[in-house]
Amino acid sequence: MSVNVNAVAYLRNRREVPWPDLIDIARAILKAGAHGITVHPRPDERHIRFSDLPALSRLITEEFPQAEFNIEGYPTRHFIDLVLENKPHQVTLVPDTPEQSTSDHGWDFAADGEMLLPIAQEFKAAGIRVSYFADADPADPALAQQAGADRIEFYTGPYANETAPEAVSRELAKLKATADAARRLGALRLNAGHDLTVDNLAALRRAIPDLAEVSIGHALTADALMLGFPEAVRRYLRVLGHNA
Ligand SMILES: CC(=O)[C@@H](O)[C@H](O)COP(=O)(O)O
Ligand SMILES: NCC(=O)COP(=O)(O)O
Repeated sequence: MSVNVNAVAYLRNRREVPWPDLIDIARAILKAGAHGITVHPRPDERHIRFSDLPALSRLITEEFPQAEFNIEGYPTRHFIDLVLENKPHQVTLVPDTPEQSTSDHGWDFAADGEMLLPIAQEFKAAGIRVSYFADADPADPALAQQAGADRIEFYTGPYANETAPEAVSRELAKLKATADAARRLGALRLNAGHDLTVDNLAALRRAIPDLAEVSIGHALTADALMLGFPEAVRRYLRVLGHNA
């Protein structure tokens, strides 16, 4: 599990003060057993600032060498250069426009695959794994792989935001069918994220037991306001079957 610390940066940025300290919180998250840290810097720096990236990268390299650093975002030239400078283990490319309030869809690989392929090649040449944000569509894994994907990250918002049992089952079935299509390709691995909570995570894990990674930010941060980050992290880890 990779914890997204965007919401912590959002709280910090309310004032011109350096707290909550992003690095102290990321350290507490990793000490509690999370497997990595995710950030999604947006062009207006409304939460993660570009200047946060070197310190996060250093924290992981120097204090948590087993942990993963994952940077998400739309691949403008500026974003690509930021990622190359900060050398995360994984980059997750997301088709968000600059003014979008949050991510709400995966790539249209048929339309964007040609544009994405050389970008993926540039990251891979630098030793950075490439994941693409993807909708639940069984046609997508093959197209993503042609566009250079090592992984896809399922956009789980449509699943997470349903409450009626039939609608939840329908969205899970779409994710499962897409995971089945990805598995048939062999090398492509599966991540998932967006609006995952301690309540909706278990059914997702049962539907796709071989998920390589989930990235969770908003709900885990909300839980941490009540519980503190270490206990919130451990709760999510336990749902994922880890001893925490
Ligand atoms: C790709 C994805 O689902 C997350 O990165 C999410 O978009 C976080 O971004 P915000 O924290 O800006 O909502
Ligand atoms: N990739 C998804 C992510 O990093 C966190 O999304 P959310 O839990 O903040 O919705």
